[in-house]
Amino acid sequence: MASQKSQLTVRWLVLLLACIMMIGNYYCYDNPASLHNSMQTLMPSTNFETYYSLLYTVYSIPNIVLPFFGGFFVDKLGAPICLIIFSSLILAGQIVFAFGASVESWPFMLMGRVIFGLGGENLTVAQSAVLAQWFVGKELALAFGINLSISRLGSVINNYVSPAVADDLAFSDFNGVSMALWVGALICGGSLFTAFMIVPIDKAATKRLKDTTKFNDDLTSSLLEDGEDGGGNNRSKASSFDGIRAVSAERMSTSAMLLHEDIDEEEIRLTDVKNFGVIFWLLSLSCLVVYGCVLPFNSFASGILSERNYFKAPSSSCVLMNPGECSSGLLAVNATKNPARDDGDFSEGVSNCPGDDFAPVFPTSLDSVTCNGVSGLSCDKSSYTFSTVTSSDIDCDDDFWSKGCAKNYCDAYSDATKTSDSVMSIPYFISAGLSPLLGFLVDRIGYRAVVASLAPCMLVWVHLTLGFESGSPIAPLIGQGVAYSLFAAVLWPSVPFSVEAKSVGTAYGLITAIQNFGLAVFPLIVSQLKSANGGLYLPNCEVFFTGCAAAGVLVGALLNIFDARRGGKLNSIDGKGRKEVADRGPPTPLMTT
Ligand SMILES: C[C@H](NC(=O)[C@@H](N)CCCCN)C(=O)O
Repeated sequence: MASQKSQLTVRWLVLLLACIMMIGNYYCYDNPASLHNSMQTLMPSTNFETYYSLLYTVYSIPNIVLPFFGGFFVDKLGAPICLIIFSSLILAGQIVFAFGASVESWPFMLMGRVIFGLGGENLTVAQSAVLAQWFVGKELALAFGINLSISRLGSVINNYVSPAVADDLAFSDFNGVSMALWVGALICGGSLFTAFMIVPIDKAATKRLKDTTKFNDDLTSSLLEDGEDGGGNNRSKASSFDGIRAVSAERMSTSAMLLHEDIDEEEIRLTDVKNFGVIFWLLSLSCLVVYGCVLPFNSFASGILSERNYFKAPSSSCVLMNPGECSSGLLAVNATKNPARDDGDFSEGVSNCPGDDFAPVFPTSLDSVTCNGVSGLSCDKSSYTFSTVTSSDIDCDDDFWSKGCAKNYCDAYSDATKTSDSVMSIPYFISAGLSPLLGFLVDRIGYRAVVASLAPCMLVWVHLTLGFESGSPIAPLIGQGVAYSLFAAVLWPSVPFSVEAKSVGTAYGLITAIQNFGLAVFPLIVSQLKSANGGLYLPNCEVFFTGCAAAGVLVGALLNIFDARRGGKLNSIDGKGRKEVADRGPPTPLMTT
């Protein structure tokens, strides 16, 4: 049945709907990354980075196990019904997450991310299984590419829309962050609606194909019975039968017959996993380490780019003329009278520090500074006293800081956040543009295993550059986008070539579960590395990402070796490989005479 769906024109509508359905998932998955700085301002805490990492970790922890069962249920219950269940979960999760942000509660926000995660990853599994049913052979990677492209548009739109909503759309009872998350919930509602549209289309196609198959079966068996009657009619009956066989064979494309047997009647068991071969396990390992330096990197990209390029720490020699007074704003004694200069040299002609792209210097201590009576200020507290001011004390949502005492710092922080958020979109922007083209090429030239080892090579360069050089981040981020797009273009369409057709859902579930092990653990490692390095991401976190990419190169090399030994399926154009073609011989006819 699966193979025959790939012959129906309506598959393109299914693809379009499946892609639109994923926008909500991708938009909301990356909400925390794009709202990182706004959340830090809304809910300042010394544990902020840990809570922030947990938003990704709790999404992934249940998914270390669940997609495996999700994939199994996809194989058992059918992918379309699973689309509705999982889309409902992402909507419910996003609602709880947005509610949590509205009441500024970490426990609710984390609970929302758990529920969202239960739906999000399983939805990816169900959707991959739908695509593998409707698209085969020379259209499979193209379908995955188009899908990833539109999904990633969701990530890119989120990077622009969410910070803008958070900045500009705060109402009295709804802070900006929660407004941005409620917009996400609206988009998830749209995804659920789209999932509901796919189900009847899939059902109608399944029924139509079942009817056609039954009609063909009835016709051929009645002709066979007639043919067995003997007598002079045999020759003409036989030629009618040949005709039917030819028409039927034409209906199933050659690649469909080779790659996708009808799986409806075959029993599917979780224990089928033990039959998954080395190629599947290498693909899974590659997915773990290579995605480990793509998705977690994106979660921290805003902070990494701020620290590296747009909000660099000023040198310790750069100090305020009056370190115990406000640096800029309505409460500064006189902004021009409290400049920052290197080494405390305030003589005429010494230039200001720290300069463009650096965080402005803020007061080192404050003694009972009050907003009382200053027009244009509505401060959170009546007076502010700090023996030592640290960056986490500066709450730019409070007028005291943003308008009164560290205006230059808050303005520069807001500008740096906007720049980091748009620059960090580069990889996903590239993925949105390149994925369909790469999918089309992979379907035509193969070399899946080769590409799966070249992409992490590029990632090694990207993360070494980000970790150890200080120039513009544009070139490495373009590299990250190209490498990620190449890798995704070959990884996901390779899965159906590594297992039997009946286990494709289970295989997608398992590889997603393994991927989520990395997505759960890696953000925690990154935040620990940051804490251990005095709150700085660089270079340690980038060393970690480089290590993941290097492991990807190694696994990629093994993938090529084992693929070559097993007939070169992954590197072949059609995913059949030398050995399988030889084994299977010509396409199996529907019946033998
Ligand atoms: C296609 C691939 N998908 C995944 O990696 C998912 N397991 C995670 C998607 C995150 C949004 N829910 C990709 O995005 O490259």
